[in-house]
Amino acid sequence: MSYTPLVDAEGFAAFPAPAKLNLFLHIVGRRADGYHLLESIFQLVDAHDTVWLRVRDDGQIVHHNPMPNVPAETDLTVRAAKLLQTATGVSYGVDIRVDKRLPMGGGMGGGSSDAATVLLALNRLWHVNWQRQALMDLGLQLGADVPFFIFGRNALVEGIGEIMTPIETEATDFVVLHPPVHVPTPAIFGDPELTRNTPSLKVSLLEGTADWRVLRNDLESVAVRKYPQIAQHIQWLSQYAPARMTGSGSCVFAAFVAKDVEKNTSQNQANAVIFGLPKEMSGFVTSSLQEHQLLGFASD
Ligand SMILES: C[C@@](CO)(OP(=O)(O)O)[C@H](O)COP(=O)(O)OP(=O)(O)OC[C@H]1O[C@@H](n2ccc(N)nc2=O)[C@H](O)[C@@H]1O
Ligand SMILES: Nc1ncnc2c1ncn2[C@@H]1O[C@H](COP(=O)(O)OP(=O)(O)O)[C@@H](O)[C@H]1O
Repeated sequence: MSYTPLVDAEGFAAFPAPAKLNLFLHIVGRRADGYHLLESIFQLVDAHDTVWLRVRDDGQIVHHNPMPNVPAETDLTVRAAKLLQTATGVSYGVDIRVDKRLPMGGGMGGGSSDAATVLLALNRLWHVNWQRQALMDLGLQLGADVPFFIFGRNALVEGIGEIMTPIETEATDFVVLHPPVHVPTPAIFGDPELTRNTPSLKVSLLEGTADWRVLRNDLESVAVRKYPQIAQHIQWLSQYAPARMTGSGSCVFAAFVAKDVEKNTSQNQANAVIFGLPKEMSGFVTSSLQEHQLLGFASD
């Protein structure tokens, strides 16, 4: 199914940038350059930023509403557009606006998804027509999570985020809580107590004999030790369903799988948890997506 953008009165077209959750995340090794090898199910969810784009003929790339703490030239949307412009030599430019809703630095991949959405949308709008793998290779230069969003399907992800196998996941409603702490990813990966040798479960996950719901996020034990607020949020959410961290944090989530109950009931369960949230905590409900809305913007 192809996505048709809404266009506003100023000629900006709207493109969704969905978030992801790491249903589990194991560290299975380390590369010679120090980067860690992951094994993780990346699940797309319907919580999203909206990236607004308007093609320019003069080659300029202009961000119209940069975030206070992220200068325009370092914003991943601008960097993505520049990277594609340089790699393809197109003479077009683009005006960019972002409606930011996803928690920043929350382990939900918001910045990476914004960048992937720019690459996918400009692949169309600039008539670049690159194949998906070429866009994924380019996206990896911007961050380890970018290729996943260009891949556009729920996936078992390996390497540092560049090796993907599509995987079926069940319709699920998630409660996500956002502890008010900023977790520096390098400090978590660099912690001496991080477990770096979890055995690979790839085969059993693909065969469907291992259930992600009983697995863990290896980064979580390090993060909760450094940031007690993450532990408090996990503890509160665990009253209702098993709760765990996504990515390198700080967001934590619990899953209500629709097949376990009626779909409406899983949504109602998730809503009931959010309505009971203590006032010092913030969070939201989001549902699993089958695929990225812009999947058709690159060919396979
Ligand atoms: C763990 C994940 C899962 O999605 O977390 P989130 O970013 O979503 O929280 C990502 O792979 C995170 O990738 P990314 O967000 O690109 O990490 P960066 O900020 O670039 O990495 C910061 C630092 O963390 C370490 N790092 C990062 C990724 C990795 N696979 N191994 C590492 O050792 C490196 O020291 C790197 O310099
Ligand atoms: N468009 C963008 N949206 C969010 N963050 C961005 C963006 N561009 C650059 N960044 C930077 O990337 C960092 C990580 O962003 P984000 O993707 O939201 O977190 P995570 O990788 O934990 O999921 C932010 O703290 C910010 O400094």
